[in-house]
Amino acid sequence: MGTAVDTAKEVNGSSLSEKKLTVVFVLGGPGSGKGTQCANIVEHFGYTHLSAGDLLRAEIKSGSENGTMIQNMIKEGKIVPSEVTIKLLQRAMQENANDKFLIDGFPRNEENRAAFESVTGIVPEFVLFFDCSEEEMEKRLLGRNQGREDDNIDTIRKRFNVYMESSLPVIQYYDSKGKVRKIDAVKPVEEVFEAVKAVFIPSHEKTA
Ligand SMILES: Nc1ncnc2c1ncn2[C@@H]1O[C@H](COP(=O)(O)OP(=O)(O)O)[C@@H](O)[C@H]1O
Ligand SMILES: Nc1ccn([C@@H]2O[C@H](COP(=O)(O)OP(=O)(O)O)[C@@H](O)[C@H]2O)c(=O)n1
Repeated sequence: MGTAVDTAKEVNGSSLSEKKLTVVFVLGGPGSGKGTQCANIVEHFGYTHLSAGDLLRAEIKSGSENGTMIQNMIKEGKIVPSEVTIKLLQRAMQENANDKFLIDGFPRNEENRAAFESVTGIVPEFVLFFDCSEEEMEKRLLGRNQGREDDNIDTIRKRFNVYMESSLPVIQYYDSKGKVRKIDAVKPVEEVFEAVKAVFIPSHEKTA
């Protein structure tokens, strides 16, 4: 029996490494508008959107053995161990014939980042970073109305702390590699998408 990493590599070896995948990480604080803009990017640029949070929430609903652990972590605003999240991302990429993926809300800490790179061998094309004030993010999360257990003020504060302490350093890491494309995300949805388009159009034309 191999280790979890070996297993993940075998899974990767079976199909993910056969095609050259383009992966863009979509990062930013909770409520910065990642999901909203990913829907626009899918429509205009033919990417498949994979939200780490959505995959984790689907795993809870499916009654998986990890469900209770994931649910507790989300309620506390904590980051689920990368082993769990990476498996869900790998499976979703394998099940989809597309070769261009937006991975939204991942990597959220150094552990997520390093494990994804070593397990899948995938390096992101670039990192789309939605830069938004905490005041605006809080307002949006409290008005989101999707019935999410973590969109309450107590959990929101915890998520902001985790974002500052664990997620921002990942963005800084990619920035030091020249990979970050920063977007002013405080503006209205349409204006934010204009800025997003300016990032995607050149790389889209290159691959077209
Ligand atoms: N640019 C924007 N201006 C105002 N509200 C927005 C904007 N972008 C998204 N929203 C709203 O804010 C909430 C959070 O957006 P969402 O895309 O779910 O964020 P994230 O995926 O980063 O958590 C949603 O209710 C969404 O409709
Ligand atoms: N890579 C990730 C992404 C999300 N999550 C969990 O899922 C929660 C919701 O993440 P999300 O990306 O759906 O939502 P936002 O916090 O960005 O609004 C996070 O607060 C974490 O508890 C995680 O553990 N690991």
